[in-house]
Amino acid sequence: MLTISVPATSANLGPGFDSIGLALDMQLTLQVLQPSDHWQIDHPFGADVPTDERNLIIKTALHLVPDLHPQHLQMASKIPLARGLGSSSTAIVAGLVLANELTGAPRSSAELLEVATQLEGHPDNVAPALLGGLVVATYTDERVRAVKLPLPTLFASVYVPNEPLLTVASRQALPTELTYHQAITGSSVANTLVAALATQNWDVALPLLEQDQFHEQYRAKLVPALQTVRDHAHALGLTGTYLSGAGPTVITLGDYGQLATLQAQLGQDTTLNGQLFLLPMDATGVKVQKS
Ligand SMILES: Nc1ncnc2c1ncn2[C@@H]1O[C@H](COP(=O)(O)OP(=O)(O)OP(=O)(O)O)[C@@H](O)[C@H]1O
Ligand SMILES: N[C@@H](CCO)C(=O)O
Repeated sequence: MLTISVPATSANLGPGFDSIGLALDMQLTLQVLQPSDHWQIDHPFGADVPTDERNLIIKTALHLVPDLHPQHLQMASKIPLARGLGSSSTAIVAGLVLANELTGAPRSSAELLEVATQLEGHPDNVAPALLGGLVVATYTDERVRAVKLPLPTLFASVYVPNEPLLTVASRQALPTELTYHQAITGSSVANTLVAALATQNWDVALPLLEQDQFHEQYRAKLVPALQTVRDHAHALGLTGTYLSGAGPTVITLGDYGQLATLQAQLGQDTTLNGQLFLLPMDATGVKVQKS
């Protein structure tokens, strides 16, 4: 039996809008049960997520290999939909790897990353979903350039609000232009953040996660929990809180013990009625198992 597992991802990390992402140890698992005369995917997401060729995983597999033989699939996933933990990217990566494996794996990981990025529009979720760990990537001239940085020795405190926020709705809150001054500040913060992440200089990196100029201030009105979680973290002397992907999930990076203390505080705040997870990073990205 073929089993594919893909990690959740957290994009942007504040200033790295559309270009930085990390993989978290929360998985989507796809099992190929058997060939069939029609496509079918069993999953736990309810009636809003299709179970036939309209399902994003199957649609993506057929995009890569249009004459792929139909299969009966089973998906299990702890990754909540439309919450800023890269659910659509996990589905895209699962679909591409499914099609690739069922046809003898002729495409490299780099080729799959190109297609995944074309489909998603930006590489910040699909790159860590494929490669694991912390990845910085850019998509220009229809080419992806991705660099995997050393795995951070940090954990993620993940607060997932109950209400979904679709990426397309969250992108509508963004401005069409920035001033030259804002662009330069945003770029200098992002460049320094990447240098600090590459050298694991957390004293520099963690405060810079909160210095984004490109998206958070415009999305903050859609996600009141961002400021609430940040205030709790600051009260404990912790920086490193940012909006994960397009939101509404809010992540704080840091030391396990400090984040456990933070989560105890968040759990007592009656305005925060979502879910809390304290997760390690996923180092490897998509995994394929054959048994
Ligand atoms: N496992 C899945 N199977 C099928 N469709 C999925 C799956 N996961 C996500 N989707 C589709 O993707 C949509 C969510 O995509 P969206 O980009 O809005 O959010 P996200 O990927 O969870 O967040 P972000 O990109 O901010 O991290 C879902 O509403 C659903 O249509
Ligand atoms: N960089 C993307 C991630 C979500 O797809 C955004 O923030 O809109």
